[in-house]
Amino acid sequence: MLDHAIGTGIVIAAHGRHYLVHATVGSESLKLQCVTRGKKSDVAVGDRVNLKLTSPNQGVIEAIGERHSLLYRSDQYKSKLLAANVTQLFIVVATEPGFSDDLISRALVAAEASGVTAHIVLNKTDIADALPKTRQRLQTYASLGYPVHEVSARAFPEQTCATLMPLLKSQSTILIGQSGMGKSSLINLIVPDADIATREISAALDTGKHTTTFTRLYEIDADTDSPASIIDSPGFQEFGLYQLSEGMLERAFREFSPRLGKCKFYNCHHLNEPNCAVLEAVKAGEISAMRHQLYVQLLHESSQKLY
Ligand SMILES: Nc1nc2c(ncn2[C@@H]2O[C@H](COP(=O)(O)OP(=O)(O)OP(=O)(O)O)[C@@H](O)[C@H]2O)c(=O)[nH]1
Ligand SMILES: [Zn+2]
Repeated sequence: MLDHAIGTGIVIAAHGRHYLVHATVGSESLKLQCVTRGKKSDVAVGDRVNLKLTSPNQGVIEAIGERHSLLYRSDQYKSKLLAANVTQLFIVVATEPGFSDDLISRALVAAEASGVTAHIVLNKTDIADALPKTRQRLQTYASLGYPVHEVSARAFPEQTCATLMPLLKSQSTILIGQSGMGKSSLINLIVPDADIATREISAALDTGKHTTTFTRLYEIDADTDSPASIIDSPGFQEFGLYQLSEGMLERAFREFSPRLGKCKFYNCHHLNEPNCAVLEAVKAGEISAMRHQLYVQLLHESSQKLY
């Protein structure tokens, strides 16, 4: 049929160097298994691509469209693309089990560095015993201006949808969270046929049992004038940000910004310099010591980068 026809599409899943692309070829809408030319593997979920059909359900990605944003994480040796073109990042936490402040702040830093808006979603508010303590812990982020939305996927599904749906409208949102926070429960509420879509993707990319280890994009309200998308990324423990330079780091901690340029040394690292405006704010309790410690850690990591 459309052999060698040219089309455009959006990458909806990535597994190794295999991608599933929701493509438009002529007037047809198709899901295509795609590869890139050569050894390139710099395609991310959310990328808009140009492609060429090689069989009725397969294609080759020819070009990646300009990206409005790119989220990635990295360790000492390499970086890993998380998603392209997202407009906002939702960090899912819960009253129980406990969440990691380190992971929240790393996600916030990644969002700031890519120009993506960040929100926190507090799930499982029905676990009333743990709620006051959790709210208090999240106050650190709320006071920095990050919105915190309280929901309960299991106990109050309708209210949860009523809270989240307006926020998702016309946006491309990536959900990240540690295992057990209820991210899958939230996705299933927002995208009622998520399970079917996941099985389809799994079959197409032949991921076998590893259904939860790949990032995938769900299109919502696709046929309306305000299409949106939700990206589910697999839970991860590590969120390395070795790629961020010192300048990017100090700007990614938004509470540092009123102090930048006010240190004694113009090239202050805010580590242990005298008359450092950032350190003085930490001492005065205006910047949380926990956040400053993470800044120190991230600065250390970025100096270890080997690639
Ligand atoms: N009490 C309560 N439990 C919830 C709520 N939402 C999800 N859970 C439960 O929390 C557990 C984890 O939920 P999942 O949706 O599987 O969490 P996840 O974050 O996707 O975790 P992984 O699948 O491990 O990545 C399940 O037992 C859910 O039933 C909630 O609002 N309240
Ligand atoms: Zn300083």
